[in-house]
Amino acid sequence: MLLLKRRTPLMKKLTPEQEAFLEAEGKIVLCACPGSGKTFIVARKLLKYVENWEYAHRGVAVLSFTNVASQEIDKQTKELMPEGYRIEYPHFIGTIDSFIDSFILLRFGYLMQEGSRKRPVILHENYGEIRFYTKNKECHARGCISNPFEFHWSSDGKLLRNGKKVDCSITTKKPCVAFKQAMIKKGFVTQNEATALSYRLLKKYPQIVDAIVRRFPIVMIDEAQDTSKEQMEIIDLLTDAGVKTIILVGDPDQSIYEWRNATPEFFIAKVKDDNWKTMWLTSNFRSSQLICNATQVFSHSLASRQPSKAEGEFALYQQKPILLNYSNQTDKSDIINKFKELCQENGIEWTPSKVAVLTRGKIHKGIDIDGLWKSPEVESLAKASYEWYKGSRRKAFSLCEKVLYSLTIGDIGDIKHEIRQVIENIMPYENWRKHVVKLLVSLPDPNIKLSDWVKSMLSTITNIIQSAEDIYLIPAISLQDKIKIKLRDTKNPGFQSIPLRNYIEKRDENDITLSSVHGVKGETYDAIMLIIEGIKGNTLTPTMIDTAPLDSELIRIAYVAMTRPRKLLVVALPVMKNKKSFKRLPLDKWIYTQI
Ligand SMILES: Nc1ncnc2c1ncn2[C@@H]1O[C@H](COP(=O)(O)OP(=O)(O)OP(=O)(O)O)[C@@H](O)[C@H]1O
Repeated sequence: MLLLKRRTPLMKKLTPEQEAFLEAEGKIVLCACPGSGKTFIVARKLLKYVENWEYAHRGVAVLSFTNVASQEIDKQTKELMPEGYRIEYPHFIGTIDSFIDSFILLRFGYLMQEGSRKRPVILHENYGEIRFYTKNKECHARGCISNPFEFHWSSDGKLLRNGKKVDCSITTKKPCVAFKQAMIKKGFVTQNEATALSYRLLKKYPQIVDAIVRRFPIVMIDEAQDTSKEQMEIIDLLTDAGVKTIILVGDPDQSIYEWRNATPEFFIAKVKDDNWKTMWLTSNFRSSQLICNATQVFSHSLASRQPSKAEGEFALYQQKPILLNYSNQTDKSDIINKFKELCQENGIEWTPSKVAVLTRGKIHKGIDIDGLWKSPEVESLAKASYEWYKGSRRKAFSLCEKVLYSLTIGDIGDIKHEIRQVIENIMPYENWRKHVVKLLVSLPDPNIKLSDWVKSMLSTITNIIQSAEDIYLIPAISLQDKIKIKLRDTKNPGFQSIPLRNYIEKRDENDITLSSVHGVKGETYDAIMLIIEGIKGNTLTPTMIDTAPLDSELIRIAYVAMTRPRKLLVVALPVMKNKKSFKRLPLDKWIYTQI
């Protein structure tokens, strides 16, 4: 018997709901409110299985939607175990995409190709490896040939472009269909169709489903509110094939990734399905009871239930949430200064880890330029500049490496996995590395205006490639065409004068955290201010806050923001002539104030 008992002092006392979940087996949906410790309880359940595990080659799979989320599960399980232990084979902790890629597509994808037993290559980004040649005018006019990465197969075998039917007037033998069929025959698949193709493999070869169910009799899926249709179809196949226990853990009120095809409807369907057992976690270990009481009205799933019960360190904290009305002359910095005062009154430190100011969209304005980057290379270099000066130097290195590769080597292939291998066939990796580092250290400063950055980038990369003796620009490539951005934008004529940094930065942590709501999903702060910026449009506005349906994504975005703080929640709203009070922000739960 392993582990847990040796660490008893670190153990938290479980709530009865958490205890019940630890014992539950079968088809389970766990609806967990914000701050209820979803990751913690998934980690606990995993350890409970591992402690008593008897099979050498069968395991538990714990899947999440993002790398960050699965790393968090890994981290929390490690914390519960004695030093040096970690969860390894036969178990699997990873993203749902990597699970599908590793156990279905990469292993059995050769069955889609005619007569070949080659493992498919999954392309993650298009650096020009996929080229779609066609003489058809309509394909050019519709921009299809310049965006071949947008085409993907659906689970019912249709070809889609960005999730929608390809509805051009070429009726027979669509060139895009022929092109994608040829890609499959050659074994090239893009990540956005990997799930659909895997589903089709499972449908055609039920033996694969049986093998997976045997290999992983227990499957737990965290953040399951973000499951796409195709992912749920795969989960259903595993369930029907008799997986012993399958657990979906999520909060349908926190599904905010519709643009990535994630909608909570598939999770909610399971909550309503009598064949599944629904369980709840309703204790909130993050926020005060006053915050839980005020935010319950924004939760669709808690609508007919009690507010979640605050049980954490700040459960009894006595600051009511604040509605801060600001007039349209008020500068954003004044709103933030007012928030600073409120934080001071509450003794909250004004630091990036304690305080966050959130907006619905990007943190910088005027940067929504359609088709800004004319090539993936220039976009990657822009990101690399930002990462090099402000973020992760490792990310910057990897971005520069991909760009240099695509400009000087550029073979079709899965860059992400094979880059080093290909380079070593051409030159010692050390020599290659020197070129990448030279590019890195000469990246232009992201604080300069966009047009200057592009000019400087073009001359930098031209110099680097020209002065190198062992790498050459691929003859068909023109650097002027690659290091290029849009020239005009009627809606934002001055867009080229905005600093490059503003186009890349999703989050600023200079003083406090400034971020979009998406950027703080899963995080906790002492104080949060959500700024509602407009009064019109299909975005978060004072009217929307009060009237948008609870199951709309806008309300879910507001809910995610409002459930981040431990102690102080402020919602800043622009003053509206005809709207003085809000039914979802009632006076008994909110303090109204103005600047
Ligand atoms: N029984 C318990 N006793 C004390 N603390 C607990 C208990 N269960 C969970 N926690 C703690 O509560 C906190 C919950 O925060 P966490 O961010 O993990 O919640 P979450 O469910 O992922 O929230 P959200 O979905 O809102 O991001 C964690 O620090 C976790 O360790």
